[in-house]
Amino acid sequence: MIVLTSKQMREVEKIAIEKIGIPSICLMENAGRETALEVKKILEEKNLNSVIIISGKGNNGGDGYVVARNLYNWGVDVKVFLTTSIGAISGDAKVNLDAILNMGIYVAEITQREHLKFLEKAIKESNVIVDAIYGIGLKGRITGIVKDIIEMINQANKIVVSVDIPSGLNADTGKIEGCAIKASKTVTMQFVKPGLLVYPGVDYAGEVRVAEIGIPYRLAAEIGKIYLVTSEDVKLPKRLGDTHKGNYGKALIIAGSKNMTGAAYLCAKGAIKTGCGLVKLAVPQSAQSVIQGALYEVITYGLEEKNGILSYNALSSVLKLIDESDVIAIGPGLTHDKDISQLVYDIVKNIDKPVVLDADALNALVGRLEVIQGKRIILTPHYGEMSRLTGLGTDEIKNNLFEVAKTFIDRYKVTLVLKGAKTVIATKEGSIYINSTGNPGMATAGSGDVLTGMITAFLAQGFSEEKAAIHGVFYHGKAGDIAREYVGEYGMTAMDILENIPDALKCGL
Ligand SMILES: NC(=O)C1=CN([C@@H]2O[C@H](COP(=O)(O)OP(=O)(O)OC[C@H]3O[C@@H](n4cnc5c(N)ncnc54)[C@H](OP(=O)(O)O)[C@@H]3O)[C@@H](O)[C@H]2O)[C@@H](O)CC1
Ligand SMILES: Nc1ncnc2c1ncn2[C@@H]1O[C@H](COP(=O)(O)OP(=O)(O)O)[C@@H](O)[C@H]1O
Ligand SMILES: [K+]
Repeated sequence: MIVLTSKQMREVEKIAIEKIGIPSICLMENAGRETALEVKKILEEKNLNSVIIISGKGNNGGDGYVVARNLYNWGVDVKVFLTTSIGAISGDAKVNLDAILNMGIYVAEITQREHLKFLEKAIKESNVIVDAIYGIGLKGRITGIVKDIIEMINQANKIVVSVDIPSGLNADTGKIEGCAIKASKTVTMQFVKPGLLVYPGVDYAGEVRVAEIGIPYRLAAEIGKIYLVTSEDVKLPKRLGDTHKGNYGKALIIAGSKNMTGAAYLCAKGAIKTGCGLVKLAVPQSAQSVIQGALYEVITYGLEEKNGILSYNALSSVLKLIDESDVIAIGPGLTHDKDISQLVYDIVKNIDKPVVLDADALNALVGRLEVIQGKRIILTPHYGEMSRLTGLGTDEIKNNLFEVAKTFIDRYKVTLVLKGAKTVIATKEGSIYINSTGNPGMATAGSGDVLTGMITAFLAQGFSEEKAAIHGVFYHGKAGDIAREYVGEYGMTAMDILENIPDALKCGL
């Protein structure tokens, strides 16, 4: 599903209005009416009848007047409050404000602190609040009386429907600009905005509904570079009858150390359960027997080691195994030391096959990342690993996911899976994909190792790096969502995610 930033939204609106000739007031009418219909649905479901609409100075406020007019016509008890003076409103918003004034709908200004008590009383008496204060036109942070209004609404514990975007939420980053409305539902216009899809925006938006307001889809397809990954985007091909394991790829996983054999297990098992034809697992010699005893479907190799950790001497064995494989994953549980660092660096330098780099393979390349440039590589860092790779703080990464991901791939021309509560995938071509599956139960040790195995399996089955990353992340989250139905979020382990991979994949057929 295409996602548009506020700037791109303005561009498509401009083309729709100026080039195509769709009157802007029609778009506002559609936006307001679609929101009014959502509010009506809530009122009918709960047998309620009283709504207040808080409108700001711009077109978001204009949508609010249309909501008021429609609800009033349907017999709802409606009151409108402006966060600005009536005289400050212009354009389409003014046309719609005049209409509700002419209809005799209650309109009051809340522009001074002493007005707040009227609003407080109205909020108490209302059932639903419509937030039409700011939409995609918000600039900077919210201060002054609007901040008081937003805090009053948030404390009221009412059903809140936000028009386009919760006021105060940055439509592009999902950051809170000073304060923001905590909506129960957001009716967003025509295209979903990125800020509604990542944290903390997700927590403020509530349920998101995309409303058709009459802007042609093709306009967005021409400029959009951000996508929400939904089940429609990750349909799996049916396996052909006349095939054998050789058709589904040979993956080599280089993982594990004496204290982290589990990481190697989870990764290899994740790959085999995602349909990889043959999985080979290279671990330090002393870890081989314990791994082999637990993984019947996987061929294991015990390589040169020092104290239970792969040593640099393993390089020639690894390169030979790589020659005999289609795709490679390196990293889970390797641990971090000088030998590992040089081993990983030399492997990556010599490789020309698709590779997934995770965990300690990422740590190994800190400070000399140039070696990945332009290779068929997928990196899967969480924010901590990304921080080590880029030198940025984890908060800086979390608050600017898209920008950080885009800057990284512009520089290194690889595929990036930036893991988090909302995982973001950035592709070589500069597109960003936001995942829609997964839950906090997956915040558990080993969960990322399973993901690496899954992405590797899709690569082995011939998916491009971009598609392998998108499918891997989506079905990993889906397996976690199915696991939640059985074990809940507290008790979920990486093994629970593994066990539900088959059911997750069945959803894609
Ligand atoms: N265009 C279209 O065709 C359609 C648009 N639609 C709707 O319009 C919305 C966009 O409307 P918009 O561009 O008027 O911006 P909006 O979000 O109402 O806010 C801007 C106003 O707020 C003010 N302001 C901003 N930041 C501030 C701050 N920190 N603190 C204080 N004030 C601040 C700013 O004032 P200024 O600083 O410019 O004086 C300006 O007046 C969009 O989200 C959708 O709902 C739909 O109807 C479909 C058709
Ligand atoms: N709150 C959450 N919601 C959804 N997914 C999550 C959440 N927390 C973690 N995850 C997912 O779990 C995985 C954790 O990976 P990682 O941190 O590498 O774990 P490990 O190194 O222990 O294997 C990632 O795929 C991440 O997206
Ligand atoms: K709003």
